[in-house]
Amino acid sequence: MRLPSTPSFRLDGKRALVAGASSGIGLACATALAEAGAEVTLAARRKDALTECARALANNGWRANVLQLDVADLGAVRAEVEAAEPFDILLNAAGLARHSPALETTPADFDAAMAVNLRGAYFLMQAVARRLIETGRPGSLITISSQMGHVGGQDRAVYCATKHAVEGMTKAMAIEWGRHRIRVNTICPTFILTDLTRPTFDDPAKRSWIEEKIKLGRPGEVEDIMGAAVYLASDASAMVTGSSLMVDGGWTAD
Ligand SMILES: NC(=O)C1=CN([C@@H]2O[C@H](COP(=O)(O)OP(=O)(O)OC[C@H]3O[C@@H](n4cnc5c(N)ncnc54)[C@H](OP(=O)(O)O)[C@@H]3O)[C@@H](O)[C@H]2O)C=CC1
Ligand SMILES: O=C(CO)[C@@H](O)[C@H](O)[C@@H](O)C(=O)O
Repeated sequence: MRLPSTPSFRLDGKRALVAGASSGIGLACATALAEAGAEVTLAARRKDALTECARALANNGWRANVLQLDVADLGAVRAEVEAAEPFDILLNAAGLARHSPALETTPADFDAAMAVNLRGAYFLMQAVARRLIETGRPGSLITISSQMGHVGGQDRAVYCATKHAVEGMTKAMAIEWGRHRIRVNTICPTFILTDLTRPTFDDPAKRSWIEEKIKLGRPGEVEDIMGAAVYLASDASAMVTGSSLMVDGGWTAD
Protein backbone atom coordinates (compact mmCIF):
# COMPACT_ATOMS: atom_id res chain seq x y z
CA MET A 1 0.00 0.00 0.00
CA ARG A 2 1.33 3.42 -0.95
CA LEU A 3 0.75 5.99 1.77
CA PRO A 4 0.26 9.66 0.84
CA SER A 5 3.44 11.68 1.30
CA THR A 6 3.42 14.69 3.62
CA PRO A 7 3.94 17.90 1.60
CA SER A 8 7.19 19.66 2.41
CA PHE A 9 7.48 22.51 4.90
CA ARG A 10 10.98 23.21 3.53
CA LEU A 11 11.72 26.39 1.58
CA ASP A 12 15.07 25.51 0.05
CA GLY A 13 15.75 27.47 -3.15
CA LYS A 14 13.05 30.05 -2.38
CA ARG A 15 13.62 33.78 -2.03
CA ALA A 16 11.58 35.59 0.61
CA LEU A 17 11.05 39.31 1.09
CA VAL A 18 10.15 40.05 4.70
CA ALA A 19 8.99 43.63 5.28
CA GLY A 20 9.00 44.90 8.85
CA ALA A 21 11.86 42.52 9.63
CA SER A 22 13.84 44.81 11.92
CA SER A 23 11.98 43.70 15.06
CA GLY A 24 9.08 41.77 16.58
CA ILE A 25 6.89 39.49 14.52
CA GLY A 26 8.66 40.29 11.23
CA LEU A 27 12.05 39.28 12.59
CA ALA A 28 10.59 36.08 14.05
CA CYS A 29 8.99 35.18 10.72
CA ALA A 30 12.19 35.98 8.81
CA THR A 31 14.06 33.67 11.18
CA ALA A 32 11.54 30.89 10.65
CA LEU A 33 11.66 31.22 6.85
CA ALA A 34 15.47 31.27 6.87
CA GLU A 35 15.63 28.23 9.14
CA ALA A 36 13.28 26.45 6.71
CA GLY A 37 15.81 27.07 3.93
CA ALA A 38 14.74 30.33 2.25
CA GLU A 39 17.12 33.14 1.37
CA VAL A 40 15.54 36.08 3.17
CA THR A 41 15.70 39.78 2.36
CA LEU A 42 15.05 41.77 5.51
CA ALA A 43 13.32 45.08 4.75
CA ALA A 44 12.40 48.03 6.97
CA ARG A 45 13.47 51.63 7.51
CA ARG A 46 16.13 51.16 10.24
CA LYS A 47 19.23 49.95 8.43
CA ASP A 48 21.36 49.39 11.55
CA ALA A 49 18.73 47.17 13.12
CA LEU A 50 18.34 45.19 9.89
CA THR A 51 22.10 44.72 9.61
CA GLU A 52 22.24 43.37 13.16
CA CYS A 53 19.34 40.97 12.44
CA ALA A 54 20.96 39.77 9.20
CA ARG A 55 24.23 39.16 11.04
CA ALA A 56 22.43 37.07 13.68
CA LEU A 57 20.80 34.97 10.95
CA ALA A 58 24.10 34.55 9.11
CA ASN A 59 25.77 33.44 12.36
CA ASN A 60 23.35 30.50 12.31
CA GLY A 61 24.39 29.64 8.78
CA TRP A 62 21.22 31.06 7.18
CA ARG A 63 21.11 33.38 4.17
CA ALA A 64 19.98 36.96 4.77
CA ASN A 65 20.23 40.27 2.89
CA VAL A 66 19.26 43.77 3.95
CA LEU A 67 17.00 46.20 2.11
CA GLN A 68 16.34 49.63 3.58
CA LEU A 69 12.78 50.39 2.54
CA ASP A 70 9.87 52.56 3.64
CA VAL A 71 6.76 50.67 2.53
CA ALA A 72 4.83 53.96 2.45
CA ASP A 73 7.11 55.13 -0.36
CA LEU A 74 5.44 53.56 -3.39
CA GLY A 75 8.15 54.66 -5.80
CA ALA A 76 10.80 52.94 -3.71
CA VAL A 77 8.70 49.79 -3.28
CA ARG A 78 8.20 49.47 -7.01
CA ALA A 79 11.81 50.27 -7.91
CA GLU A 80 13.32 47.85 -5.38
CA VAL A 81 11.02 44.95 -6.21
CA GLU A 82 11.43 45.47 -9.96
CA ALA A 83 15.23 45.61 -9.64
CA ALA A 84 15.46 42.41 -7.61
CA GLU A 85 15.23 38.79 -8.70
CA PRO A 86 11.56 37.78 -8.21
CA PHE A 87 10.63 36.90 -4.65
CA ASP A 88 8.79 33.58 -4.28
CA ILE A 89 7.50 34.61 -0.87
CA LEU A 90 6.39 37.96 0.53
CA LEU A 91 5.79 38.18 4.24
CA ASN A 92 4.72 41.69 5.16
CA ALA A 93 4.85 42.55 8.86
CA ALA A 94 5.45 46.29 8.44
CA GLY A 95 2.85 48.04 10.53
CA LEU A 96 2.08 50.72 13.06
CA ALA A 97 -0.56 51.38 15.68
CA ARG A 98 -1.52 54.77 17.12
CA HIS A 99 -4.58 54.24 19.22
CA SER A 100 -7.14 56.87 20.21
CA PRO A 101 -10.87 57.08 20.88
CA ALA A 102 -12.65 57.39 17.53
CA LEU A 103 -13.95 60.85 18.49
CA GLU A 104 -10.38 62.10 18.84
CA THR A 105 -8.64 60.53 15.84
CA THR A 106 -6.66 63.10 13.86
CA PRO A 107 -6.40 63.03 10.07
CA ALA A 108 -2.62 62.72 10.45
CA ASP A 109 -2.88 59.55 12.55
CA PHE A 110 -5.51 58.15 10.17
CA ASP A 111 -3.33 58.80 7.12
CA ALA A 112 -0.19 57.39 8.76
CA ALA A 113 -1.90 54.09 9.57
CA MET A 114 -3.44 53.84 6.10
CA ALA A 115 -0.12 54.61 4.39
CA VAL A 116 1.73 51.75 6.07
CA ASN A 117 -0.79 49.10 7.17
CA LEU A 118 -2.99 49.30 4.09
CA ARG A 119 -1.48 51.19 1.15
CA GLY A 120 1.99 49.79 1.86
CA ALA A 121 0.66 46.25 2.14
CA TYR A 122 -1.39 46.61 -1.04
CA PHE A 123 1.35 47.93 -3.29
CA LEU A 124 4.02 45.60 -1.92
CA MET A 125 1.81 42.67 -2.90
CA GLN A 126 1.08 44.25 -6.28
CA ALA A 127 4.80 44.74 -6.99
CA VAL A 128 5.80 41.20 -5.94
CA ALA A 129 2.87 39.62 -7.80
CA ARG A 130 3.71 41.55 -11.00
CA ARG A 131 7.25 40.14 -10.99
CA LEU A 132 5.99 36.61 -10.36
CA ILE A 133 3.45 36.84 -13.16
CA GLU A 134 6.03 38.30 -15.58
CA THR A 135 8.35 35.37 -14.91
CA GLY A 136 5.65 32.69 -14.67
CA ARG A 137 6.63 31.63 -11.15
CA PRO A 138 4.25 30.54 -8.39
CA GLY A 139 4.33 32.45 -5.12
CA SER A 140 2.96 32.90 -1.64
CA LEU A 141 2.03 36.36 -0.33
CA ILE A 142 1.36 36.68 3.40
CA THR A 143 0.35 39.75 5.38
CA ILE A 144 0.48 39.97 9.15
CA SER A 145 -3.04 41.27 9.67
CA SER A 146 -4.57 40.92 13.15
CA GLN A 147 -7.46 39.47 15.08
CA MET A 148 -8.52 43.15 14.86
CA GLY A 149 -9.14 42.45 11.17
CA HIS A 150 -12.13 40.39 12.32
CA VAL A 151 -13.38 42.09 15.48
CA GLY A 152 -13.41 45.59 16.91
CA GLY A 153 -11.18 46.94 19.66
CA GLN A 154 -11.68 49.80 22.10
CA ASP A 155 -9.83 52.96 20.89
CA ARG A 156 -8.67 51.07 17.82
CA ALA A 157 -11.07 52.20 15.06
CA VAL A 158 -8.34 53.27 12.64
CA TYR A 159 -6.18 50.23 13.30
CA CYS A 160 -9.23 47.96 12.88
CA ALA A 161 -10.13 49.73 9.64
CA THR A 162 -6.69 49.01 8.17
CA LYS A 163 -6.74 45.37 9.23
CA HIS A 164 -10.31 44.70 8.06
CA ALA A 165 -9.31 46.21 4.71
CA VAL A 166 -6.26 43.93 4.54
CA GLU A 167 -8.58 40.95 5.00
CA GLY A 168 -10.79 42.12 2.11
CA MET A 169 -8.01 42.86 -0.34
CA THR A 170 -6.37 39.51 0.45
CA LYS A 171 -9.50 37.66 -0.63
CA ALA A 172 -9.87 39.76 -3.80
CA MET A 173 -6.22 39.29 -4.78
CA ALA A 174 -6.49 35.55 -4.11
CA ILE A 175 -9.37 35.42 -6.59
CA GLU A 176 -7.45 37.36 -9.26
CA TRP A 177 -4.03 35.71 -8.90
CA GLY A 178 -4.97 32.09 -8.22
CA ARG A 179 -4.74 31.24 -11.91
CA HIS A 180 -1.12 32.46 -11.81
CA ARG A 181 -0.44 30.01 -8.93
CA ILE A 182 0.00 32.91 -6.52
CA ARG A 183 -1.54 32.31 -3.10
CA VAL A 184 -2.55 35.23 -0.88
CA ASN A 185 -3.27 34.78 2.83
CA THR A 186 -3.13 36.57 6.16
CA ILE A 187 -1.98 35.63 9.64
CA CYS A 188 -4.13 37.15 12.35
CA PRO A 189 -2.32 37.28 15.67
CA THR A 190 -3.75 38.12 19.05
CA PHE A 191 -1.78 40.45 21.35
CA ILE A 192 1.89 39.52 21.08
CA LEU A 193 4.58 40.98 23.32
CA THR A 194 6.59 43.34 21.07
CA ASP A 195 7.68 46.99 20.98
CA LEU A 196 4.32 47.80 19.36
CA THR A 197 2.28 46.46 22.26
CA ARG A 198 4.56 47.47 25.13
CA PRO A 199 2.37 50.48 26.14
CA THR A 200 -0.68 48.21 26.18
CA PHE A 201 0.98 45.48 28.24
CA ASP A 202 2.48 48.04 30.63
CA ASP A 203 -1.04 49.06 31.67
CA PRO A 204 -2.18 46.49 34.30
CA ALA A 205 -5.89 46.88 33.44
CA LYS A 206 -5.26 46.29 29.75
CA ARG A 207 -2.98 43.35 30.47
CA SER A 208 -5.73 41.73 32.59
CA TRP A 209 -8.25 42.34 29.79
CA ILE A 210 -5.93 40.60 27.32
CA GLU A 211 -5.25 37.63 29.58
CA GLU A 212 -8.96 37.21 30.21
CA LYS A 213 -9.92 37.38 26.51
CA ILE A 214 -7.26 34.93 25.33
CA LYS A 215 -8.73 31.52 26.05
CA LEU A 216 -5.29 29.94 26.37
CA GLY A 217 -4.67 32.26 29.31
CA ARG A 218 -1.41 33.90 28.28
CA PRO A 219 -0.32 36.68 25.92
CA GLY A 220 1.19 35.67 22.61
CA GLU A 221 4.91 35.59 21.94
CA VAL A 222 6.60 36.12 18.58
CA GLU A 223 7.49 32.41 18.48
CA ASP A 224 3.74 31.66 18.28
CA ILE A 225 3.66 33.14 14.75
CA MET A 226 6.66 31.34 13.29
CA GLY A 227 4.97 28.02 12.46
CA ALA A 228 2.10 29.81 10.72
CA ALA A 229 4.58 31.72 8.55
CA VAL A 230 6.40 28.57 7.42
CA TYR A 231 3.13 26.75 6.81
CA LEU A 232 1.66 29.49 4.60
CA ALA A 233 4.94 30.06 2.76
CA SER A 234 5.47 26.38 1.94
CA ASP A 235 3.87 23.64 -0.12
CA ALA A 236 2.27 22.37 3.08
CA SER A 237 -0.44 24.97 2.38
CA ALA A 238 -0.56 24.46 -1.41
CA MET A 239 -4.38 24.51 -1.51
CA VAL A 240 -4.79 27.44 0.90
CA THR A 241 -5.54 30.89 -0.53
CA GLY A 242 -7.77 33.79 0.45
CA SER A 243 -7.58 32.57 4.04
CA SER A 244 -7.03 34.16 7.42
CA LEU A 245 -5.03 31.98 9.79
CA MET A 246 -6.13 32.99 13.27
CA VAL A 247 -3.29 32.75 15.79
CA ASP A 248 -5.36 34.36 18.49
CA GLY A 249 -5.42 31.91 21.38
CA GLY A 250 -9.18 31.69 20.91
CA TRP A 251 -9.88 35.46 21.25
CA THR A 252 -12.35 35.42 18.34
CA ALA A 253 -13.84 32.01 19.14
CA ASP A 254 -16.82 33.48 20.99
N1 LIG B 1 2.20 42.76 18.46
C1 LIG B 1 0.94 42.44 18.32
O1 LIG B 1 0.20 42.20 19.28
C2 LIG B 1 0.33 42.31 16.98
C3 LIG B 1 0.90 42.85 15.85
N2 LIG B 1 0.25 42.72 14.66
C4 LIG B 1 0.85 43.27 13.47
O2 LIG B 1 2.11 42.70 13.26
C5 LIG B 1 2.94 43.61 12.54
C6 LIG B 1 4.27 43.71 13.25
O3 LIG B 1 4.09 44.28 14.53
P1 LIG B 1 5.06 44.01 15.77
O4 LIG B 1 6.08 43.03 15.41
O5 LIG B 1 4.19 43.79 16.92
O6 LIG B 1 5.67 45.46 15.95
P2 LIG B 1 7.14 46.06 15.83
O7 LIG B 1 6.99 47.50 16.14
O8 LIG B 1 8.12 45.24 16.57
O9 LIG B 1 7.47 45.88 14.27
C7 LIG B 1 6.98 46.73 13.30
C8 LIG B 1 7.87 46.59 12.09
O10 LIG B 1 7.33 47.36 11.04
C9 LIG B 1 8.39 48.13 10.48
N3 LIG B 1 7.85 49.33 9.89
C10 LIG B 1 7.04 50.27 10.45
N4 LIG B 1 6.77 51.23 9.57
C11 LIG B 1 7.40 50.89 8.42
C12 LIG B 1 7.52 51.49 7.14
N5 LIG B 1 6.93 52.68 6.86
N6 LIG B 1 8.25 50.88 6.20
C13 LIG B 1 8.87 49.71 6.47
N7 LIG B 1 8.81 49.09 7.65
C14 LIG B 1 8.08 49.69 8.61
C15 LIG B 1 9.32 48.42 11.66
O11 LIG B 1 10.64 48.67 11.21
P3 LIG B 1 11.32 50.11 11.05
O12 LIG B 1 10.90 50.95 12.21
O13 LIG B 1 12.80 49.77 11.03
O14 LIG B 1 10.86 50.63 9.74
C16 LIG B 1 9.29 47.07 12.34
O15 LIG B 1 10.19 46.18 11.73
C17 LIG B 1 2.13 44.91 12.44
O16 LIG B 1 1.50 44.97 11.19
C18 LIG B 1 1.08 44.76 13.52
O17 LIG B 1 -0.09 45.47 13.21
C19 LIG B 1 -0.91 42.04 14.53
C20 LIG B 1 -1.50 41.51 15.62
C21 LIG B 1 -0.93 41.57 16.93
O1 LIG C 1 -3.34 43.72 16.55
C1 LIG C 1 -3.13 43.74 17.71
C2 LIG C 1 -3.81 42.85 18.68
O2 LIG C 1 -4.68 42.03 18.05
C3 LIG C 1 -2.08 44.63 18.27
O3 LIG C 1 -1.27 45.13 17.28
C4 LIG C 1 -2.67 45.72 19.08
O4 LIG C 1 -3.84 46.26 18.59
C5 LIG C 1 -1.68 46.80 19.40
O5 LIG C 1 -1.62 47.73 18.40
C6 LIG C 1 -2.04 47.36 20.74
O6 LIG C 1 -3.19 47.56 20.98
O7 LIG C 1 -1.16 47.53 21.57
